[in-house]
Amino acid sequence: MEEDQQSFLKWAGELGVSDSTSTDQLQDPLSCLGHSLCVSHFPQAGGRGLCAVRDLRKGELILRVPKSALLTSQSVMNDKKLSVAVNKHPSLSSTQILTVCLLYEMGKGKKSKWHPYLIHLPRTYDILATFGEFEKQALQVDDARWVTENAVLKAQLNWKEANALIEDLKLKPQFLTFRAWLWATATISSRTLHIPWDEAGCLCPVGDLFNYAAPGKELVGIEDGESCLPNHPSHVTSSSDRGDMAIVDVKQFDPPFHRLTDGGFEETIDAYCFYARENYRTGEQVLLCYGTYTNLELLEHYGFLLDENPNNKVFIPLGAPVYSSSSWPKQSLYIHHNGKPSYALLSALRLSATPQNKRRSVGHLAYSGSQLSADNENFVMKFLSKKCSDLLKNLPTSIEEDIVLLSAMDSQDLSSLLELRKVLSYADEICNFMEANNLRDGEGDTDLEISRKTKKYMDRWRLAVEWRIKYKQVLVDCILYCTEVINSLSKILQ
Ligand SMILES: C[S@@+](CC[C@H](N)C(=O)[O-])C[C@H]1O[C@@H](n2cnc3c(N)ncnc32)[C@H](O)[C@@H]1O
Repeated sequence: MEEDQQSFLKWAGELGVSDSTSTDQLQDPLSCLGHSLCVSHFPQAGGRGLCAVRDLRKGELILRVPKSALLTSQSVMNDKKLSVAVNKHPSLSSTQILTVCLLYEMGKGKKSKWHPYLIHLPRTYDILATFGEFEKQALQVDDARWVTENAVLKAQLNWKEANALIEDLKLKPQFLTFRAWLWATATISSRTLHIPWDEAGCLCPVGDLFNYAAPGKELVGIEDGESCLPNHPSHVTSSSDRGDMAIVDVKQFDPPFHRLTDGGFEETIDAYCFYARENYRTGEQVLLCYGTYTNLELLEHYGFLLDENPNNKVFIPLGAPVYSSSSWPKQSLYIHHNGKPSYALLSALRLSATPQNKRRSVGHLAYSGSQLSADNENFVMKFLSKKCSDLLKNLPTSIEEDIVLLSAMDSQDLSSLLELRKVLSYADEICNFMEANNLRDGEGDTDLEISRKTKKYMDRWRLAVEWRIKYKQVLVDCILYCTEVINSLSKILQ
């Protein structure tokens, strides 16, 4: 184990962090872990993470982090200089304050109580707010570009607003830059856990080493509207406004017999407690569910996406007549990860394909999820299939091309990327990448070395390409779904 990590785990143990199952179990003075968990590396599933050192049972307590170990705005505020300065800026949001607190704590270096924790934080992040113009364009889809642009603008605005406080604190020059602000923003977005007393959440040493697993079947259907009425908000808090590791609306979903959350702050013992969300065998990665996220939301808040994401959704532009044909909210009209239209989307399309003067009489059927007629269903499927194929046609590259591009990126060999420039559809994208990285064009590029900065750039580019592949795959699957329905209807319509 690397020396730094060892001293981090020892430090955490001294603060009372523990993975032992009961309070009277003897703790190793050299590490807070070892009874249930250890730090390990999972290259295909989040990198550094936590691994079971024994078989764990679902629901078992596996980690406790006492309140005094949590880095929160409140816990750093006993620094007089910080608290006086923060109090002079009451208009800042709790997240802006926590971001400043994190930079301030970083500025203290070894004098910070959390120094052993802070030096373990990632140095760079890939959340959407860190995307430049090139990566934004590489997403190809307007909605995703818009979300990216918004994330960047929001980060810039938050920084500008917090600048007066940052200046009051006289932070060292390296903490005054927008780059530093973005780093702190990304740390908070991707690592904070929900706490009841501060909307910004907390940074939780060791507890923030759990990588993510999407919620399983327990939530599927609830969000889809199958149990919701139009205009009734879904019960699930998708945490999409802020990316803390908070999960679902605990009040709704954590009745004593049905624990859907696998972590939470427990007032009775004044500690953050984590429970195994399923049975784990020794050596398996132990995962935490941070919430219900689409791939775009995962990218926005955490800087990664899932290959298999049961909560992925694709929103497509449907046109005003569809949006106004029913009372379904726009955010319920989407295509599922497997290509199936959402319950609300089907219902809205069925209504919009019904003459206006007949909608009232068939409304109850449409809202309850029934087909209205074979002709209506046929029309709806053709309409949806055409929307999807038009969208695919208008994107600059096909899935097949994206997959070739991805494998050229994986080879980490610039010469294979340069080769792809000869294929027309890639030419612009690859030239823009070269330009953005000041990579010179020319013969003999086979020896081009990839610098760390270029590699980082390529990581984000890869994320954008992976995202658009998943997006396109959903559209392709939706066309397949529509075709199947059309084929089965054709027998009835003959
Ligand atoms: C709370 S941290 C988890 C620990 C983190 N791996 C570390 O080394 O500090 C959340 C970050 O881990 C990564 N991550 C978590 N789950 C992941 C997953 N299933 N696949 C890929 N990356 C994941 C993402 O970078 C995310 O922003």
